[in-house]
Amino acid sequence: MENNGPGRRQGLARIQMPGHHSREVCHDDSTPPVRAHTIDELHSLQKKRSAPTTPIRGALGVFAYTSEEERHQQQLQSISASLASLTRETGPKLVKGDPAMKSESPRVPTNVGHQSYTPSLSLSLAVSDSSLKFTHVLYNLSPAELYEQAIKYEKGSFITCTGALATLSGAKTGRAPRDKRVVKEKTSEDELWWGKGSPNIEMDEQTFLVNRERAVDYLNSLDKVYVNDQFLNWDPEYRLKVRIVSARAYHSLFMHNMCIRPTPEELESFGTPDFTIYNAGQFPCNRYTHYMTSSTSIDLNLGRREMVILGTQYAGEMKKGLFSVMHYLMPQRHVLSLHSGCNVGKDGDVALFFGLSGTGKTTLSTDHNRYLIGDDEHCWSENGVSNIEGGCYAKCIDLSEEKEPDIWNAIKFGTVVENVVFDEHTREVDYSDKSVTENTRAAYPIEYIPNAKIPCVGPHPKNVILLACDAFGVLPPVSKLSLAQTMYHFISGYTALVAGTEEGVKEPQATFSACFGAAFIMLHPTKYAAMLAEKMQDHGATGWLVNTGWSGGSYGSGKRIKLAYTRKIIDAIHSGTLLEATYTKTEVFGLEIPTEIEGVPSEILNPINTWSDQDAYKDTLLKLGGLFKKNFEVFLNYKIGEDNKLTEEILEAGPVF
Ligand SMILES: Nc1ncnc2c1ncn2[C@@H]1O[C@H](COP(=O)(O)OP(=O)(O)OP(=O)(O)O)[C@@H](O)[C@H]1O
Ligand SMILES: O=C([O-])CC(=O)C(=O)O
Ligand SMILES: [Ca+2]
Ligand SMILES: [Mn+2]
Repeated sequence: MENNGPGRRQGLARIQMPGHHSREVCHDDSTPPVRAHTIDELHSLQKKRSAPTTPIRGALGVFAYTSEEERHQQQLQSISASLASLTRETGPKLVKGDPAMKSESPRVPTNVGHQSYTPSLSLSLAVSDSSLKFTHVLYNLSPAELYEQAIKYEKGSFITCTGALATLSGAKTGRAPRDKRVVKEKTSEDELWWGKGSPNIEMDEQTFLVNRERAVDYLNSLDKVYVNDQFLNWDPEYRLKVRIVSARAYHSLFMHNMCIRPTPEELESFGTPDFTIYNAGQFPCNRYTHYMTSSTSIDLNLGRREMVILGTQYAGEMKKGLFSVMHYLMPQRHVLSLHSGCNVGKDGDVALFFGLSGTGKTTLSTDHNRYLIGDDEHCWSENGVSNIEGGCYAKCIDLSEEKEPDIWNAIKFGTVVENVVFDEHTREVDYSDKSVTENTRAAYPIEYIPNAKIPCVGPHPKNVILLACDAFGVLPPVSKLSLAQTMYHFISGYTALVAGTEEGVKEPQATFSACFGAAFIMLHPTKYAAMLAEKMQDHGATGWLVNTGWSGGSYGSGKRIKLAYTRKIIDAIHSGTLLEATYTKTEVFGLEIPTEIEGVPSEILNPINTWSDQDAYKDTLLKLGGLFKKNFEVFLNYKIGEDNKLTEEILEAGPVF
């Protein structure tokens, strides 16, 4: 009569035979019934509430709960204030959580606007439709939650076979420097670099407010917005609190990866951000607005500590927008901000890798034999170096496991891959496919690189490596630089821009970009150069110029230098053996080039040997020298630092012919 067999598991109440203990008869392996009365209840069991991010203080749990609620309220109040419409002088009414999951998280909508909300309509004539609705805030969601959001709501979101989130950035697949505007306002205008050569195209305060209102109204009109509260700069002394308000899970996950992720405790005491981004990238700017030349506008207001993005969904705008902010704020505190990668050897020798987009900062700073401090944005202060970011943004075009294993392996769950093409069934990414863009990218948290140095800080640099991707094929694969030469090349910021990262550039083309990042600097280039010279001098750093571009001829006839050779060159710099090598001097640029490097064919070290047509080489060399000279003309009247002697030396450190 007893049924203790496998078919009898749950549901029916067990019949107890009087005076009979079932366990004496047979072992009972049935599991206890599910603690739910309905399917909904069952599903509600699936997700357990996160541990409160507010540490419980004292013994009274009740008070702890209240303070958690209070904290949520404060958070929403702060976000509402961030999103306040300037014309209506109110912030939106906000609710936490996903509007699609209302039943799951029974958090009561709370009015958190500046003014207290009265449900009675008759009270207020000023009420508009927008003040009647609630906007849901998805605050610092986890990658898993952001994946679900992206896949559910954002067309073009897919999971690749390695677990990364593939997304599309829309019509723009690179930054739009021509659409960047900087507000001319009293707190910063005297210090900023304006005019010819400067990336800072001015905008007035009023126009900024028009665009800000446009972005804020757009964001407030949505059912939900994503809010990230995060940090910049791993050096706690110079840390910045940033808030990013955006409309896409893609943007939120990108910034989650790229900025420094706060711990729950840090988030609890986050308070008011130092800088806020309003990313309404899906929504265009109004072309009738003064100063607008397209439907894209990226507007920086240093006085208000705000940035507005309209008309571009390319996520790199946020990352580089914040970098511009650092280029303003850090020098004020005597800290040098750098568009460079950075790694450190086992013996603590730090190297900086400067270079324009696509020259190899990420590729070469990600080195299996060294600890990665960061791949793109750093600060150099009296404390040493620190990474500004919490993640890396690697180019993926032609990515291979063999050549770049660490980057390859970082493309896994949590990583955002932008604009890549994949097999519709296997979801395997084809990294050689340029159908969407050449500028395909992966954004991953820095700890996805196994030998990342966390916290991402290090001592003062020993080597300063300037990377140039020379499409002319006349710069040597490596040269040792004097301090004056280092400054000359730093101010010149030469490369042959590799296609893609900036809108509209499809072929390599010679470019000069001061400080290897003119698009991001805010002050005159000589200010940064003077700081770099002083720091290199103080700490005895050696400068190097490494050509990661062409050899054996220009773009079209020559070939790009093998990554394996460049890596050997970099190894020799790190180890110190290159410092000891024998050198000869080149014509025109007067560069010191080594005669031998282990693992690199000696004949490629002097580019003259690699060209079959010697006349063509000479012509090309002179042509490039001419371009350098012409570019440097605008700097001839500037003094670099306090040191007249150094200024003169720098002016003489360019090509001579
Ligand atoms: N000899 C070489 N040295 C360095 N990189 C090379 C070399 N040959 C080819 N490459 C390729 O060039 C690209 C360098 O891109 P990388 O992501 O390192 O640029 P980046 O300097 O970090 O630019 P960005 O600031 O835009 O991120 C990679 O795709 C890399 O595989
Ligand atoms: O900003 C971007 O889009 C990519 C990048 O790192 C650069 O261009 O320097
Ligand atoms: Ca990079
Ligand atoms: Mn960069």
